[in-house]
Amino acid sequence: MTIQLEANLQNLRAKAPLVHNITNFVVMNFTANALLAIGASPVMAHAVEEVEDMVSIAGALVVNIGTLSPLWVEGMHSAMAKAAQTGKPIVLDPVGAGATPYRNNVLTALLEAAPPAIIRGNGSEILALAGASIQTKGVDSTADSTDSIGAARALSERFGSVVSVSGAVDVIVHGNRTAWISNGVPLMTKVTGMGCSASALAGAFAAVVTDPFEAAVSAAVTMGVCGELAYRAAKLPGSFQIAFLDTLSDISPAHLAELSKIRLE
Ligand SMILES: Nc1ncnc2c1ncn2[C@@H]1O[C@H](COP(=O)(O)OP(=O)(O)OP(=O)(O)O)[C@@H](O)[C@H]1O
Ligand SMILES: Cc1ncsc1CCO
Ligand SMILES: [Mg+2]
Repeated sequence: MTIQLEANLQNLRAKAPLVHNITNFVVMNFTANALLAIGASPVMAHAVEEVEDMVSIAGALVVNIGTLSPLWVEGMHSAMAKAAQTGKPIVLDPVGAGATPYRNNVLTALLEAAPPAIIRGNGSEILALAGASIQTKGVDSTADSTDSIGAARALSERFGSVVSVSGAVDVIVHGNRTAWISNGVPLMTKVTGMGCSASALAGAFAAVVTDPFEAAVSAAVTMGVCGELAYRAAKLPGSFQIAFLDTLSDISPAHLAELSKIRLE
């Protein structure tokens, strides 16, 4: 099995898929900019009155529960049901899973109603989602991605989803396939919305790549390689955030493939 990183990024840029995001107030702007920079076309829409129509014209749906409230949850359910019905890939970012019972309950209902193609979260979010009794510290991880592999496998088996766990090493599992991606820099944890962007990029790749495992790996590598290149130019969070967007738009497909550090099993 190989991952066609070069072709996948070329394909993404050629098709510029519309990615429908229902995401949180904190990261909306950064996520839209990250999607534009890589070559996708973002739209943020959460009203229950329009999500079905929006997802119908999109290539993928990204649902992120970062700042949820009941009306938004209604929109998430409608959008996910329509995506499932029309065969659009869904990416779910379980932001803050394990922090409060409300988040856990909403996530359980969403997962059961419409299983996502890709679930992308940090270590403690994935542990919590799989039912471990773990207290997530707000939206930040309290667990290593590599300690969450068992939880990721259990979730993948239960919902049939690719599970992508971010951290110093990103671990991506689907059935008996596993990818370890060791790109990225620690400064990425000091800019809010890096994980949310990782999920949004997974949506952009899933819109143009048939295999969701391949899409999730391509997104994680893109995040990590662009993080490393941005860090060459900027070593503090504010300037790094901007350098990261610049790098997403500047990275060539060949350079992405060349700098990738993937181990596949
Ligand atoms: N210690 C690290 N070293 C290198 N890269 C890292 C490290 N920690 C996280 N990353 C990278 O940072 C990105 C975001 O991952 P992270 O686990 O911080 O997401 P998150 O907690 O969901 O973020 P947020 O909720 O703030 O958006 C991923 O691309 C991941 O590979
Ligand atoms: C800080 C924060 N709080 C809710 S969502 C969010 C963005 C990172 O996930
Ligand atoms: Mg997150």
